[in-house]
Amino acid sequence: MTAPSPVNPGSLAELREVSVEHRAPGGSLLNRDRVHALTGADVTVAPGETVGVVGESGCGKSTLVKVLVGLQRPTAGTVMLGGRDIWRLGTTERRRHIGRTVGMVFQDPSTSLNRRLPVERIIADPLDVQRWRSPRERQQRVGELLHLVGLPSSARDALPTHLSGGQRQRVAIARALALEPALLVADEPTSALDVSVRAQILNLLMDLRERLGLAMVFVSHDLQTVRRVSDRIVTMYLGRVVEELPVARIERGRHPYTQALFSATPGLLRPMRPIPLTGPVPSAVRPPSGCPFRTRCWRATDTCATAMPPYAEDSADPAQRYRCYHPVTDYSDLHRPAGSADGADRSTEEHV
Ligand SMILES: Nc1ncnc2c1ncn2[C@@H]1O[C@H](COP(=O)(O)OP(=O)(O)OP(=O)(O)O)[C@@H](O)[C@H]1O
Repeated sequence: MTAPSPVNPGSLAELREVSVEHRAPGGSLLNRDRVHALTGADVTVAPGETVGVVGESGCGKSTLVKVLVGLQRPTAGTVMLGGRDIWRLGTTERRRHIGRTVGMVFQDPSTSLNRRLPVERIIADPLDVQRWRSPRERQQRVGELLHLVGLPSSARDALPTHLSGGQRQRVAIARALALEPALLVADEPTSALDVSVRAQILNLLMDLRERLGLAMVFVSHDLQTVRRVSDRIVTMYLGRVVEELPVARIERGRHPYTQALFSATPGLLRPMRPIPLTGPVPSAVRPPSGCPFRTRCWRATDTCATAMPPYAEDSADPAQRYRCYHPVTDYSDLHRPAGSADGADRSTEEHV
């Protein structure tokens, strides 16, 4: 029943037992409080697959992706990219290897792009830093990338401030793809954009994924979008990965938190009572012992306080793994009959 920490020689990216702790805000050398931003995370990304990362605000999604792209050094654990343990490489080689393996698109292109540089310089930056081929070939590559993301070649000389939000995000995507990485990590890539252009940027990402055979890690609060784009979904709660499941298993989340999260999105699952969660989200400085979700879980028992549950593989599909002593297996109580009003008017209760 218990699945060991994954070891996948063919994976493109892999976190093994990765933790990130920060000094707590307002903390000092004497105050040793730590924020447990990420704890014991095991995540793998196979070539060509899209992994969606979901969970409520502050659960560690951004920390996880920063670790994946080498922007955050973990406090513990191993980060494998393209088969290499990146924190065992020297600084120069690590930067070179990361740059050629993974590209990152941030949430807000207004802040992620240097507003004083013209588009050409922004896109060429990773090529220049890595001394990719000749200066002439780099120039040509910028032209190819502009075309790839649907920008006119006249955009070369524009400053980011002269572009719309959608155009800026296209520039950010071009920069992320400059060195032809096999993996693109996108942290809420559309949420800072006007609603009218979100679909265009999402479609562009999906199109590029198909054309370039990219693997993707996609972080979003928008579960409908995550469902649409992902092959697999990773659910996080208070710094822990609590479940990962193929998107085809979305109706059969085993972890109670997965169920609560999914049930809070109208139309994501077939008709279902939203599962009300009581109590506040615990502090990431002092997470509960055992399963971090136990203080808000309707299925928790004393066992849940003893230790973090080990991974369990689902008997119906071993690609679904969860960390729960009392997984959901009977859905009859959760799903209300289609057309029934039961549960439809519970909007005043606290939901995820
Ligand atoms: N540099 C830091 N110093 C202290 N605490 C931090 C730091 N960075 C993140 N945290 C804390 O770590 C936890 C995880 O943060 P993270 O940004 O990864 O969450 P998130 O799921 O991406 O949130 P959101 O959806 O709001 O972006 C939070 O409690 C956050 O306050």
